[in-house]
Amino acid sequence: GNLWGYGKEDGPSVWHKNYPVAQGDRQSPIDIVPHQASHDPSLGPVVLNYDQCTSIKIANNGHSVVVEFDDSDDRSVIRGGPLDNPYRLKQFHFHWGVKGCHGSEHTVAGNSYASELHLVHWNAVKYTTFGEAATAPDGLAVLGIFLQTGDDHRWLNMITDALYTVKFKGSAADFKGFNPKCLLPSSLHYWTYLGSLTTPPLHESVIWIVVKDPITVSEKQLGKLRTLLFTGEEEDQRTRMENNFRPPQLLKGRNVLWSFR
Ligand SMILES: NS(=O)(=O)c1cccc(F)c1
Ligand SMILES: [Zn+2]
Repeated sequence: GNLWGYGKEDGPSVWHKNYPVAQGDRQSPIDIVPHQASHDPSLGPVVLNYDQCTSIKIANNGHSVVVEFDDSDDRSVIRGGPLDNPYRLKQFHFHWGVKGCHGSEHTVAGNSYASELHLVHWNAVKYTTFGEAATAPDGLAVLGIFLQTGDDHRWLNMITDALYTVKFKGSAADFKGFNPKCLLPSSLHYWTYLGSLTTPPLHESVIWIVVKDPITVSEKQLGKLRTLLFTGEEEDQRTRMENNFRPPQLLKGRNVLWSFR
């Protein structure tokens, strides 16, 4: 049985029963209200060194589709911006809805996007393992990228063309040589705030860096994400993977900073 999900019985509204931190003071995602954010001139640009980055595999973990990276050294890191150390790329995954206009986790002035890409990094300077970093207040840095619908995204096809290999929960396949830099918008202007994992265990360990400009993907490409299943091959109940997003949480006095002029 699954511990949690996105359905009526096991979805975000009941996660607090098994994960009380769901009602904590730095939960994610949030609604970003641009006019209430503060500009911090000391916030420099985020710098991504993904050149030598090596993806290893693509997997269906029953909640999303995840591309995992070799994080045994500092080849692929994010630095700068609000970060005091370089953070190592561990994996990226997506959240999406059931049709066009809903599916992102963060919202901007109450508006959702069709999907949201999360590039997950961990502080290997201060911590020894991802697991240890994932429970530390400055352990993780997640770069959030919004996806809007429009024309086909040339590079997203590399991912959507591989989804048939990971249709069922628990399936995985080789996925080498993919550099996620090709999934980023041209401008990396961002908002940043202190938050949490957006899925259980909801640890309050994430420095969020949410990029302002979306990338454009086609409805067809998003539709391929929705051919994935929450359920495993052995289960008789086939449930489409869709609406795997948590709604915005209370800000509880936090400050959202922005980097761009
Ligand atoms: N959705 S998320 O906050 O990026 C996230 C959830 C769980 C684990 C993880 F590494 C990242
Ligand atoms: Zn995520």
